[in-house]
Amino acid sequence: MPLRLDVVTIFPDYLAPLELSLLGRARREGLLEVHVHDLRDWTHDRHRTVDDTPYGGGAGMVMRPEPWGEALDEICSSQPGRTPRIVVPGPGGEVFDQATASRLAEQEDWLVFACGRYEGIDERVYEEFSSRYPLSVLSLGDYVLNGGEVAVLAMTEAIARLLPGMVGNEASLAEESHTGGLLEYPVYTKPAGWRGHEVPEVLLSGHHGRIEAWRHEQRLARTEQRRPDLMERYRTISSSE
Ligand SMILES: COC(=O)c1ccnc(N)c1
Repeated sequence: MPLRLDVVTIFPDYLAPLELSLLGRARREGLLEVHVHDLRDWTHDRHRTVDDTPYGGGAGMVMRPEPWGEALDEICSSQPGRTPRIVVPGPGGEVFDQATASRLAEQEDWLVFACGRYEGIDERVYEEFSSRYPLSVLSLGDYVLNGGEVAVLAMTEAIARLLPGMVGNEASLAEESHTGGLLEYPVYTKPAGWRGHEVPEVLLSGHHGRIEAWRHEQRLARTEQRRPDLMERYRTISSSE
């Protein structure tokens, strides 16, 4: 069964890149299906209003609960016998990392992304739908965007590329950054010499054991240098295995 993604947003055009390249091929090959919905289709006033001023005062606007309620009611019940996980991208969520992408790719076959804008979505939408469906608030990292759409593009790519049949050479997934908790090793291609920079001799040796050992060393060194936090976790996991 293909992974189904529904995305609810007030900027449907933002999700146009989901039609392109890797994801476009995945859709054509039936590995993935993406349905983008305009939240304003669930408004009923002339101005198709989706936001209003915050109770308690403060700057900015809050997304009204009613359009979200109607949209998620309709979308989340649109596949008889199936239950989606609702994903709300937001800076206040659990961190979305490679482990999250792997888990969602393995365990979920239907994700409904709710893209917030403005100062956020009325909290009662989370209360209502987390009582009826699995619901995750997921963050790309500790920074604020203007809306969840960019996060949906990133999460969709990170998840979809892990689906069986998506990436031509699935072995390459095993040696990427964050697979196994380490950053990726440096890569080189022809020419062997370029502007006085030479490809490391070991890679020209054809000795696969030495090449593999060198690559692992490079992953350790690069992780230590750029992400000591990951190195700490890697050591802990390695020592417990
Ligand atoms: C409105 O959404 C965000 O600002 C957002 C979403 C996901 N990750 C973040 N770090 C921010």
